[in-house]
Amino acid sequence: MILAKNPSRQDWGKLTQRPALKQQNLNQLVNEVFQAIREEGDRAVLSYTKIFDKAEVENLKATPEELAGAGDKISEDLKAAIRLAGANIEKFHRAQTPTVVEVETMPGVKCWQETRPIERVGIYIPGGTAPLFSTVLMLAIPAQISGCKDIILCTPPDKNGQINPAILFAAHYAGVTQVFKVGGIQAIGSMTFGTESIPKVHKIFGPGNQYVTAAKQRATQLGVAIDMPAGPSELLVLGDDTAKAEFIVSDLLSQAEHGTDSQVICIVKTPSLIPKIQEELLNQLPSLPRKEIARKAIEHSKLILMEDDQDCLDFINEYAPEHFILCVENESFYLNGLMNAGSVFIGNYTPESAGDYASGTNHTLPTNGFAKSFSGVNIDAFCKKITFQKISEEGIKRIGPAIEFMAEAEQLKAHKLAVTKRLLSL
Ligand SMILES: NC(=O)c1ccc[n+]([C@@H]2O[C@H](COP(=O)([O-])OP(=O)(O)OC[C@H]3O[C@@H](n4cnc5c(N)ncnc54)[C@H](O)[C@@H]3O)[C@@H](O)[C@H]2O)c1
Ligand SMILES: N[C@H](CO)Cc1c[nH]c[nH+]1
Ligand SMILES: [Zn+2]
Repeated sequence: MILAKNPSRQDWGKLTQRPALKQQNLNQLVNEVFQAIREEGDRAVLSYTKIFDKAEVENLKATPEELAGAGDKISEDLKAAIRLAGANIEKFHRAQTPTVVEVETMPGVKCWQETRPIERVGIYIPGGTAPLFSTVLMLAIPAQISGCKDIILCTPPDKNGQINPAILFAAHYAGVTQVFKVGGIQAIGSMTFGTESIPKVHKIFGPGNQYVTAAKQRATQLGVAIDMPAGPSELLVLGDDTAKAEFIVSDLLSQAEHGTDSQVICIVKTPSLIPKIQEELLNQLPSLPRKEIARKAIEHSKLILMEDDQDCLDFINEYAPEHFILCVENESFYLNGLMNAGSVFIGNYTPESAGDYASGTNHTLPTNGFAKSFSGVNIDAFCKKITFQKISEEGIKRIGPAIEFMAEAEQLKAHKLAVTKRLLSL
């Protein structure tokens, strides 16, 4: 990890930078794949799947038998764990169900707002280096609760052209309507344009690597909404001498193992934690199956000594981490001042993995500083709000003159007349 001791504010820019592929090259590739899919549909999808996933896929769509039979291929313990996580995710998201807002803004002028589900949603499930079946729960359960009619799932096939059975089981369990064996840019392109096999959707959800994230951002320019840019995982931990180095390092590694472009930042408030963290990293990293990935991510990650509370808080808000672990005595100072973060984990016994899998909160979260302007996935993301108004005769008499004056002042005569005619009729 890159070590920085009480860095000056001028140096924060470098410390808050994320590792990223060159955006121009990424965008060029996305445009090329998108154009091929728009022109050639499934043929292009299958061809890019061969190039990027090294997989020959016969039928892009998983059959009902594949979905129903997936449960036989995974252990009962895993199925029970998925159901436990699913129940918690359902509880937390169902509690977010929006209520009808109804206000009589003045006598005879009734306004209200109702919620409707987005009818057809696409959910992307990462599967490049690890089959993230937990993401199926995070996206399909809130989609179901919101009442989305079609839930289309895309995930990369393995080298044999198959989808991991835990992803299929979770999809079946969470009520996904159709599953497709396609990943990366080609998955996002397919859901953006629609192909012979894969339906076009109204909104695309889900995390992914930098290719997926760049493709989602392009989709927004082509008329398809997205949840947010949810790219390579990141974590910021803040610890004082009440924090345990062993736990902190296990959390840092949990996000570092996602990908070489993951980034973790550890801010310590006391110098004595620095050697403990460094030692723990040496202890814990070598035994991880994904140590090579985690090591690369750790190389560009940062260990920062910052002793002043206000500096720490300002740095955290500037970085806007996807995940923030807070392990300090004066936790309320940070909780009250926190402005930008995807999801927060408080105290020594709240590992970040809890939110990744089973506490109930959503793990699809904004990265790369987008926590400054985006929320993580929640029920609202699957819904639209429609506003209604009904004005009585009494109401139009009261509100009408104000509308006439405003329309006149904007030099929009037809707007004014729409009111005047009604007032004259009364
Ligand atoms: N922010 C969040 O909420 C969140 C949640 C979970 C996971 N993640 C992140 O999702 C990512 C998952 O990444 P992944 O790679 O394992 O799976 P992925 O499914 O996102 O990407 C795999 C696909 O990328 C494409 N691809 C790979 N190399 C390519 C290349 N050179 N050119 C073109 N396309 C290429 C392939 O089509 C492949 O199917 C990780 O970065 C992880 O940190 C983020
Ligand atoms: N930490 C990821 C979000 O950045 C989510 C995840 C899924 N599985 C394990 N982790
Ligand atoms: Zn994770």
